[in-house]
Amino acid sequence: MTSSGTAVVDVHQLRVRFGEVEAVRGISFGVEPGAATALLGRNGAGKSTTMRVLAGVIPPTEGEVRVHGHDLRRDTIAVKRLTGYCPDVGGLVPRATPWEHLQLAARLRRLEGWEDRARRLLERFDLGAASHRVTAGFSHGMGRRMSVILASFHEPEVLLLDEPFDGVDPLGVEATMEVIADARARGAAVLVSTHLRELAVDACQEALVLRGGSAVAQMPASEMTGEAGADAYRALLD
Ligand SMILES: Nc1ncnc2c1ncn2[C@@H]1O[C@H](COP(=O)(O)OP(=O)(O)OP(=O)(O)O)[C@@H](O)[C@H]1O
Repeated sequence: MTSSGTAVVDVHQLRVRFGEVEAVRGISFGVEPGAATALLGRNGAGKSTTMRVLAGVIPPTEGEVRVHGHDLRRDTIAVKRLTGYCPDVGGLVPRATPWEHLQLAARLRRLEGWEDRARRLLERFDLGAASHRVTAGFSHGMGRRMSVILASFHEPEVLLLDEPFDGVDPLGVEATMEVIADARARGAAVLVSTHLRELAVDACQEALVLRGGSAVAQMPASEMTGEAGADAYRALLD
């Protein structure tokens, strides 16, 4: 998982400071085409901050981030074009419907013939009947599902899903797993931040465990399965 030169996402010695707080303390990793990496760790470990940097929402304080060879600092717009991001909170316009969100995304990204794909995604995530309801009235899980749809709608080269399973029912989990599998099948790089170790293992083949802003382990996700995996994970967090 360390960068090999072929990685779609290539992070080298990333540091992020918010005043006195050092949220990310020099982490390095790469995600190859068709690969999915789980970002794991306790509250405050630095997962969302890492995701926000990759999404171009906040700048790195130090270090280098490359996406398909583009330097994130210099080519933020190019990187954003290649990326789909489901933030851990927010991201939806309360007074807009799912269909209006997708319409706007299609316009901004200049997508042609997007309507069938939009309908299929809404059905897959069981939001077909809610396509024309404003998102202000959505449950937490419905909002999460809509955010995953928006992140994956334009079939990005890099799919960033921050807590996509949080409060989502089994059907939504299954649909999200399909979106991750589809992205991998077309050669995208996927990063999934989650507290849910078992789902991380199902979704990803690599895991990066963060603690206090540092990477404490990088390993095949399969090493985190079952009771032995749970024990190994707990040991990394203690
Ligand atoms: N905008 C900010 N200003 C100040 N401190 C911040 C800011 N964003 C994050 N932090 C701090 O950075 C650290 C890492 O936060 P981050 O949200 O990245 O963790 P996380 O692993 O995603 O946690 P969680 O699992 O709770 O979502 C925390 O100490 C947090 O308080």
